[in-house]
Amino acid sequence: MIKVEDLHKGFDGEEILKGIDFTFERSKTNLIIGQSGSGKSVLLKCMLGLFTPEKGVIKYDGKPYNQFTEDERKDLSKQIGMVFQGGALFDSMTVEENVLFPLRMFTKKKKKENLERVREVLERVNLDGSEKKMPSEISGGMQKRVSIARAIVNRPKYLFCDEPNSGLDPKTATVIDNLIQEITHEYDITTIIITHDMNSVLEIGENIAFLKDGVLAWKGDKSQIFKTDDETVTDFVYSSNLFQKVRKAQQQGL
Ligand SMILES: Nc1ncnc2c1ncn2[C@@H]1O[C@H](COP(=O)(O)OP(=O)(O)OP(=O)(O)O)[C@@H](O)[C@H]1O
Repeated sequence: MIKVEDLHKGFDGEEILKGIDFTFERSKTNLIIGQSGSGKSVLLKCMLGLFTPEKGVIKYDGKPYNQFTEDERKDLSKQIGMVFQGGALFDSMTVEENVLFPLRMFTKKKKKENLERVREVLERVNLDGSEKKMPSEISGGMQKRVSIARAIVNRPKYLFCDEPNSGLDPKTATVIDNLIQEITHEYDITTIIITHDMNSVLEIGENIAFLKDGVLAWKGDKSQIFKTDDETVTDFVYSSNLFQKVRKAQQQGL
């Protein structure tokens, strides 16, 4: 669980995050949504320890980050898995080498043991048989799977995903969403996902933080977000034509 309390972060005198309070729950897919520029990435980077907030506290399983020792901060970074927007695979490495990379960086285990773990996670994301392929030889959806396998290979407690669906067709995007959700439950991970995709909200929105202009404007889950009359939320949720039509049809009882 990651708890953010009264978090403030700004740049050059301009306040970007204006006192965020939110609990990212364990074993849940926690989504951060909101328009461009609302502060989603800044919030994520504060949680990753990349930005230092001016005010407020971030607690990892109850312990405030500002009380962590240098060694505890290093340990925390080992407990974090990251799925980047474009997948961010190393082009010149095979699938296997990509997934092996964090193990070689962070563990002192023997290569044979590490390779066994790589095989295990590749199997979990249904990529067995693709070990020796290069990223350029596999589809976008498969690349995202590699990226997920690499993020979980060190058994992280926290998984951060920055728009894991970008660039995928809707069907593949849903498969990737479901995979992230299954892994979150299976391994009891606190998963935090930035997304612009309302399908993802519908599919895996177990705990949602909606940011507007650096403020937590709404929180809830997928069953609540499509029922709320809060105009700030509906303006955002129904900003796409498709969702406007669904809303109209619902209101007309179609
Ligand atoms: N390192 C930085 N220095 C100065 N300003 C920054 C920095 N990082 C972000 N900002 C500003 O903070 C604001 C929020 O940016 P942020 O990237 O968090 O938005 P976002 O909600 O993630 O948007 P998007 O959906 O487009 O990625 C923007 O005005 C941005 O210019």
